[in-house]
Parts: sequence; C-alpha cells; structure tokens
Amino acid sequence: EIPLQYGADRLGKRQDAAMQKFRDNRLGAFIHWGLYAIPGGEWNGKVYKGAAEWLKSWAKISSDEWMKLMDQWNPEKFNAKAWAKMAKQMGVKYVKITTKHHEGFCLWPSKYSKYTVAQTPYKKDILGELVKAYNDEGIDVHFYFSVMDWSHPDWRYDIKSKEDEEAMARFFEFTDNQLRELAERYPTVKDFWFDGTWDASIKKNGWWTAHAEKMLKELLPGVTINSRLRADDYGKRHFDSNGHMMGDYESGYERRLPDPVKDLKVTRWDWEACMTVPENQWGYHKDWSLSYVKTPVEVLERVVHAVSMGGNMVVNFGPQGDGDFRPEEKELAAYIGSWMKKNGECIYGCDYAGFEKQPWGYYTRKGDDVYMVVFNPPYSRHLVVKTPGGTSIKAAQVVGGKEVKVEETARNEFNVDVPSALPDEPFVIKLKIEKKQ
Ligand SMILES: C#C[C@@H]1N[C@@H](C)[C@@H](O)[C@H]1O
Repeated sequence: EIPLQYGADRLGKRQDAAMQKFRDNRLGAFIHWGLYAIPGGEWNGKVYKGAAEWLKSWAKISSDEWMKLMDQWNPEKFNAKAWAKMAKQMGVKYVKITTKHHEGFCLWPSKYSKYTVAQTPYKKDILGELVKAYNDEGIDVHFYFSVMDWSHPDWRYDIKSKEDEEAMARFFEFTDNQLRELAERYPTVKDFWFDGTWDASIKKNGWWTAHAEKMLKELLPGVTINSRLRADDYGKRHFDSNGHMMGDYESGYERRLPDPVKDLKVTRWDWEACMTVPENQWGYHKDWSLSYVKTPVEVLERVVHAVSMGGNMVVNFGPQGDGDFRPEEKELAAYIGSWMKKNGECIYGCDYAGFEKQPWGYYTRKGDDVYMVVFNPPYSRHLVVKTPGGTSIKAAQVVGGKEVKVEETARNEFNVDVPSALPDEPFVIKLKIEKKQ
C-alpha cells in the first residue's frame, strides 16, 4: 500500500452505537433553504433551467448584488414545528439542513460572517429553531455545510501563488471557526455532510480535510462525517489512493444509485444517497415543469433500492422563500408517510439481504426476516425467489399478515404467490427463512 498521512483513518464499517443509529435510520430528508429560494430560478425576468441554488452562478451575479436578497429574507410562513410535524408524518428519522450553501448565507447567526439570518429582517436563529423542533419530534438533525463559499474574499478555486496560499490559510481558519461554532451552538447535531469540496484548492489540502473531521469528532463524540469532505495526500477524494473509504459513509450517490446487480461492492461499506424530486433542483425553483418530476412511487422505489443495497436515502425538499412548502412536496411527504406507516418495518433497521435480485422488486433484511418489496408484480402471478442453499421459506403479507402460498419449483427456487387482490401500491411480503431439515 502507498503510505498516506491523510488517507482513511479506519478500515471497515464503524461499529459504534452512533453509527448503528445512522444506519438504522435509513430514511432521511434534505432541506435546501437559502437566499436562492427567493428568486426561485429567475433573475431579471429570465428563468434559468439549472439548479435554482446555483442561480448566482448561472446569471453571473456578484456577491454584493446577490447578498442584497438578504433584505427580502423574512419567511413569514416559516414554522419550525410545522416542518418537524411534516417530517414526522413522512416517517423520516433524520433531516439534513443546509446550514450554509455555496452562496455563503448562514441560517444561523454566525459571528464570523456578516451574511447571516441575524442581518435580515427575520433576525432570529432559524437553524436553532429547526434543530429544536426536529429533535422534539425525535428526529435526528444532520448539518449540510458547503466548504466552497462564493461570498468569502479568501475562497480560491485553486492555489497558484503565495497569495492564494495565504488566502486559503485564512479561509481554512474561517471555516474551522464556523464548524466549531456550529458544533458548540448545536451539540445535538449527529452528522456533518460536507459539500463544495471538489476544487483543487481543497484537493491540494487533504491535511485540512482530515483535520476538520478530527476536530468535529473531538467536539462531538459519535458524530458522523461523509466521505465527500475528504481528500488524501494526493488529492484522491472519497476513497484514498489505496482504495479505502475516508469518512464514515460514502456520499457520492447524488441523484443516482448503484446498480443492484453490478455494484454489490457498495454493501461492503456504509453509504448514503441523496435525490431530488425534479431532475436536478435542490433549492426552490418556481417552475418544475422544466424537467421530469418523479412521482411519489418513483421516489419510494429509490428509497427501497438504496436500503436493499445497505444504504440510506435522503429525499430533498426545497422550501419556498416564504417558508412554506410547495404542494407537490407536501403530497410526496404524505404519500411516503402513509406507506411507511404500514410497511416501514422493511426499511428501518434493514440491510442488504444477500438474495439474488429479481425483476419484481427488491429484498431487504432484518435478522432472519427477509422482506420482498414488490414494485412490478408479474403476469405469472408468481414472485420467483432464489434462496441461498439449504433454506426453505414461509411467507406472509406485512399489511394484514395474511399467509402467502409458497411452492418449491426447483432446488433453492420458489414461487411466492402474488396476493389475489392486487394492492394498489407497492406491497411487502415477509419471508421467514428456515434451515432445511
Ligand atoms: C453540485 C452540487 C450541490 N450538491 C447537492 C447536494 C446540492 O447542494 C447541489 O447544489
């Protein structure tokens, strides 16, 4: 192996209780909320199709101009308790909040920046209100933090001179101060999800990424950190130059998922995917007709797909500038929540089942229980199950508990009946795995 000073700190999955809770949570929600929610993808009468939280970049707006949006930041419909209720009803076990996105606007009253909620008409600590409201509902809070900060004069995309080096040194000190501030102000935070770490200025400073993880873990024992923060001695990201994952879970699956047959390698480590409901909108965009918008069932399928491969899924919400959610997002949360209420046992605390993927849907597993989550019931009305050698199976529907007929059709191959009254939503069959006598 290549000797590394800033490579992976640990081989294999973390086995402590905090990581197990991260893993067991499985379903999370992302909240992308910042100044970008005010223009919602439109600037000077032009609507930009790109991601709304990148509008400053698409429309080539200076930071001074962009930060004037702070004068309009007064979300009169914002109600942290209502947001937490919505998350509770959706069945998410954690929420990742953008503390500061690339624009540099802070949802908390940071004393290291003049671009914070404190300098807006709203004045109050939005992040603090949200942390309390979600925690009061028993929901864990994770912090999204963009290292890249377009508003900061010392931010550099690359380091090509002594001046750049000195500027980035000041920038890392500023960033350390903000991270320490977040950890000390909100000690119930369970995770930091770093973004904006792809530029050369960070890749050339792997030492700082290792330092940032170490600093947060000293301040918040048990806190989890995503792989996207880390760069090793040679600028390799997520996985170091020896192929070992850095951080506590892989966070490269953004708006995409590993293939359930070809990418089974992901079951060897912890990982978390995140997804948008339109093709690529994280912040609020006023016009969702500009791209395909996934239906609630399509969102649900991605959640189950991730869990079936031993991963978490975070579904994104982009609240409006007024602090309310768009109807499509309220409907999505309600649909997912009603399904999770009936079938959540096949998600929470579940993992990769180790069964061969079948076209009807996905397997998840919890101990000796294997769940069949059916999205595509076949015309044959039989769900083929191929089991590892020497096992037999019994089956019952999760909703209602009705036994389901199982017939062995070949060695370690079974037909599990599709329920005669086909449910009008994806349904779950629970298998009891038994050792063959
Ligand atoms: C690119 C990029 C960012 N990464 C996603 C999680 C969003 O925050 C998007 O703006």
